[in-house]
Amino acid sequence: MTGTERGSGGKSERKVLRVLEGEAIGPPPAWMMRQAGRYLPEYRASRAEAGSFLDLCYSPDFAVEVTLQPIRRFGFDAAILFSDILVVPHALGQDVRFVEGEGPRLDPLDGRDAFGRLREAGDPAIFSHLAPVFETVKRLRAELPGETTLLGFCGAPWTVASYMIGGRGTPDLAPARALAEGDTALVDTLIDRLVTVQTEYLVRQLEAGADAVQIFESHAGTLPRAVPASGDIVEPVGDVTESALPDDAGLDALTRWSLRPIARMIAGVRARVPHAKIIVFARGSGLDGHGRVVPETGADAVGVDWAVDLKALRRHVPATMVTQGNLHPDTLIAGGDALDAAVDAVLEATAGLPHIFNLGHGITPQTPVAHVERMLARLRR
Ligand SMILES: Cc1c2[nH]c(c1CCC(=O)O)Cc1[nH]c(c(CCC(=O)O)c1C)Cc1[nH]c(c(CCC(=O)O)c1C)Cc1[nH]c(c(C)c1CCC(=O)O)C2
Repeated sequence: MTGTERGSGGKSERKVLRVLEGEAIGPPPAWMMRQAGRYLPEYRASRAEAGSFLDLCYSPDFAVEVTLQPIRRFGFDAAILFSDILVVPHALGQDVRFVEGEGPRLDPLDGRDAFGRLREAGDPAIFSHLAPVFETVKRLRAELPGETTLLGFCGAPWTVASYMIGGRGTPDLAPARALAEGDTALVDTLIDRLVTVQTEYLVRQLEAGADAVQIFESHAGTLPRAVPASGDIVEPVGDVTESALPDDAGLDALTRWSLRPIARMIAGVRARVPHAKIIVFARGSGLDGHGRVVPETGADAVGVDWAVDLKALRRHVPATMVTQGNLHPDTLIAGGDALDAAVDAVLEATAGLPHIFNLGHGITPQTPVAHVERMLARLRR
């Protein structure tokens, strides 16, 4: 924390950061996942000018510009670094392409030979490749309004590994799950490498000026989990910082492949940046899975997906737990009274509790800009 971030009372002017420290603020501060994106005409213009999506990510001039676009237009309380979770596999030496209208494509990591061609965790080339990202973070912190929280991010090891193994985001992640069952040791090694590299990646984003970071476990929903019969939130399983082997075989897949690796990253980041604020978004992990994220990973907040009943989750978890989310992106497309009602429902579920307003997944390209304005007007009314 530098002196300029705190007022004389020691309290940050950055509301998202304050909520991450446990304060309930009404109305809650807001940002949107994928807030810099194709629904904005100015983003489409920058994207066309930059050439490819990856050129946009690796050019600090463009990346700073598109990160600032939604802040200028809507005054969101947080800006999220413009980049992608797949720049890490790219830095590890895997070929990554973004195919227009189809999403990301990687050369599938289909066995030990392909794995052997990846860069080792200690290879300095990884972080020279990622240097433009840190430059973008540094410039952003200098250019953003003082009250705007700057968020860095990365993908969770399982989500990134699943793209690396399958080469694309298949709906059920069959390739990743088959490899995890067939050559478990190889997947452990890949996850370990991602834990090491991405811990360093988050530390460097924080050192470059990010106020907090979010870990995206967008594919948590493909991992079977033990659901307690009572429907209660289960207690944490043992010491979450211990390494993945050998007795992990008895753990449910969500714990083994997702929550434990995330816990190791968080412990690793905090060993270097003790007060680092960390949000974990574990999409598709259900009411019980969402309830396990904070106790089992040590995160400061859980990002809630749109499929979870926020009111039920808030009743299940301690009042001190920080939540973020979870307006359905389709409601934002619909607009009108349905949108107002959905905003009110989030406010009602989280009144008096530490919460950050967000969507339950990324905003989609077809969303009218006017609906984002309406959402914020309702929220800030
Ligand atoms: C799974 C995942 C990816 N990337 C990301 C995730 C996790 C979040 C989630 O579940 O959505 C994370 C991400 N991707 C992007 C950001 C930037 C910051 C933000 O505004 O949120 C962040 C945080 C930009 C992006 N990443 C991508 C775009 C669209 C690319 C374009 O401009 O053509 C943006 C703005 C491309 C991308 N990148 C990825 C996919 C599946 C796609 C295709 C989907 C699409 O086209 O909308 C991988």
